[in-house]
Amino acid sequence: MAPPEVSADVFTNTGGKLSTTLNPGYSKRAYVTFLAGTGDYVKGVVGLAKGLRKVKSAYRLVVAILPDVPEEHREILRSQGCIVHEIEPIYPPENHVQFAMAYYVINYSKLRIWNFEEYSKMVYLDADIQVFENIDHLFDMADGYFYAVMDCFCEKTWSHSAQYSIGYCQQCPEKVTWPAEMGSPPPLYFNAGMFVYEPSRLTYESLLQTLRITPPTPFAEQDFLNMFFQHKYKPIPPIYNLVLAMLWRHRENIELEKVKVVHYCAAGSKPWRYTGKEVNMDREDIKMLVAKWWDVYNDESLDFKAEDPSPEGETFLMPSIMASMPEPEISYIPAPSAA
Ligand SMILES: O=c1ccn([C@@H]2O[C@H](COP(=O)(O)OP(=O)(O)O[C@H]3O[C@H](CO)[C@H](O)[C@H](O)[C@H]3O)[C@@H](O)[C@H]2O)c(=O)[nH]1
Ligand SMILES: O[C@H]1[C@H](O)[C@@H](O)[C@H](O)[C@@H](O)[C@H]1O
Ligand SMILES: [Mn+2]
Repeated sequence: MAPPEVSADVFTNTGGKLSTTLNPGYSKRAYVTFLAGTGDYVKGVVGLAKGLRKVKSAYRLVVAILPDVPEEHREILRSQGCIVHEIEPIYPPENHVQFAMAYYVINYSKLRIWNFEEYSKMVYLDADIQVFENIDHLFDMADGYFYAVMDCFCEKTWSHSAQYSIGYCQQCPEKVTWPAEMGSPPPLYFNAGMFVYEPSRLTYESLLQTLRITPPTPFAEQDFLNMFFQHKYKPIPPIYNLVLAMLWRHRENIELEKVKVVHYCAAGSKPWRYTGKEVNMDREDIKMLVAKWWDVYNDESLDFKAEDPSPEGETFLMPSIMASMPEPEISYIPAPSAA
């Protein structure tokens, strides 16, 4: 059985026109990413900005940055046409949880992007993501849901979990079935490196308030968002966020030539740190995807030029250019209520 996916009917045909008519001036759209620290993730953001330009996205890239991002890096981002937006850090309540990666603690700060109310809809992308095909049509999906791609539980980062301990993964729920004595199977779980959401002050306040009474867990804000949006979550196909481990864990679920968005999240796969030495990193598909990232990053013709027509005009009132093009072919089965 293929993993549950949302059906194509979530791609409404209004192209944003409906909400525009009802709500003039409030249909501004943008991509958003997150940047913290003085390290090399800034390269990821530059790569992403260039990637979005290459696929002719109609929308700008906002970068939510923590105060510790040096001015020099902010300048690089502005010179690449990004909108730099400083946010205050958010800390989880005190707790002694061991995060899957120690630095995940800073990712709670991502919750600030719900406060970006000048935008009606945004697509969040991690800095270690690259967009190889235009995905502007994601903005046209029906409002009121949280869209993201289902994660995989098979990598060692999941070793703290009940899923991992019994070898259960929602990507192939029939291989190791969830034992009845463990209760009902866990709800569908998304990877929080890419999602489509609607900024809203109400939601933002509720997120912060809920966080205050929610103990941190190994996947930090990813676990938290999964809990918070459990009933609003709609899975979208893995082509919108290829978590690299899918290539060696669930190859049968992936049509690599159709993948639009690649998430370099597997250990050792960040292109700007890639050595090829870590486990699975010498695979041909990984080498090819890392090389593709570098092609975009090194392509000077993709650098932002001030004289370029800014896509910003498009972010107001206009449906994406994709709205007038044929719908992408998506033939996935509707998600059942549980895995
Ligand atoms: O030093 C850092 C570390 C992280 N980041 C930002 O934080 C994002 C998340 O970090 P990773 O991409 O390294 O994390 P993973 O992809 O392994 O983690 C996944 O789980 C995390 C749990 O906190 C988050 O939910 C994240 O979005 C999700 O993709 C980065 O892309 C980047 O945007 C920085 O800016 N600087
Ligand atoms: O978000 C995390 C992270 O991206 C890890 O690298 C990956 O192994 C996980 O499955 C995931 O949940
Ligand atoms: Mn990531």
